[in-house]
Amino acid sequence: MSEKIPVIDFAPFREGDTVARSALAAEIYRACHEIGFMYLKHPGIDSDLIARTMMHSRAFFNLPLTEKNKLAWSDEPSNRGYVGVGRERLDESKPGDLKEAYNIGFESGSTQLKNQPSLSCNRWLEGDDRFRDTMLDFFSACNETAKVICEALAIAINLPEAFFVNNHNQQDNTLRLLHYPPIKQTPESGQLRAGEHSDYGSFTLLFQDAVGGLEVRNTRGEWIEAPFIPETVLVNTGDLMERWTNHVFCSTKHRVRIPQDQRAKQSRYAIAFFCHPNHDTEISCLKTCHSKERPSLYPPITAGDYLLSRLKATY
Ligand SMILES: O=C(O)CCC(=O)C(=O)O
Ligand SMILES: [Fe+2]
Repeated sequence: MSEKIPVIDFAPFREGDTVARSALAAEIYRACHEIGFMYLKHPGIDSDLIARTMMHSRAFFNLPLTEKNKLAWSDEPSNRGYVGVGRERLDESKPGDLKEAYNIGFESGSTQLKNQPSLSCNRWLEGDDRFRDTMLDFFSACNETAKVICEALAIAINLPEAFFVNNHNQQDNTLRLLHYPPIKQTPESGQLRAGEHSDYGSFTLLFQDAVGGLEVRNTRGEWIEAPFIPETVLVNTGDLMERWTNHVFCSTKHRVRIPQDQRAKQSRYAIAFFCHPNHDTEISCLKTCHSKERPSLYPPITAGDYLLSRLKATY
């Protein structure tokens, strides 16, 4: 595994011809195969929209707990709403994470999503349309970028360009605001801002502030930093993508440490967009990812069942 997470300029893929797109897909292949993490420069998401979403995130987490708890996360199938500090354990063997979060998914309006009864409604702050509109604009911008990443990943492993796009077209994705509050008391033994974990779905887009603390584990078991790099989005391939591609793309463990300096007393903010396959997509080893020498490692499973089982283990 390389020691540094590569920074890849994504503009030639979004704007270029077939030759430019293949060259970029080859770079993306290397990153997803060797480290499972990459920074994409020019991801096609407006920086003002990112800044606006961050601003709304800060205001949201500043609300009194009683207000945030009115939107409390209630169940795994919906996976929407507010999650209080210590509620989630990304590392199941450790104390709860020192973070709070707020999730939204595809806005289904008054109509209910297929396979997901009334549970699948987003939980909004009453009377705050600007918060709602910004979150939905950001969800939609991430979804557009995710589509182009889906094309790159398909080309990278010699599948038809639309393969992943078609298997992600129901927008079963989760947009999550994250706040890691200032550390005021000595944490419990082994407690982190976010425990060691890998992400569950296809891939994640991560936007972080400059406070730092995110680390990625390399193949030698060493933790390397994944710092904030302006004008980029950090992208990592998740467990379902690893399973689908028979480990051609890897899902790498990462965590958010408590800084050892003054920054522990600062809030840290991040936004994650978890891109998931359609709930009813069957995740079985892709035809270009197995051979006699590389037999398939997992039985098929539907994406929805898999994600539900992972969420049940962390709450
Ligand atoms: O806050 C971060 O930088 C990373 C969060 C993360 O890895 C996650 O929520 O899955
Ligand atoms: Fe993660």
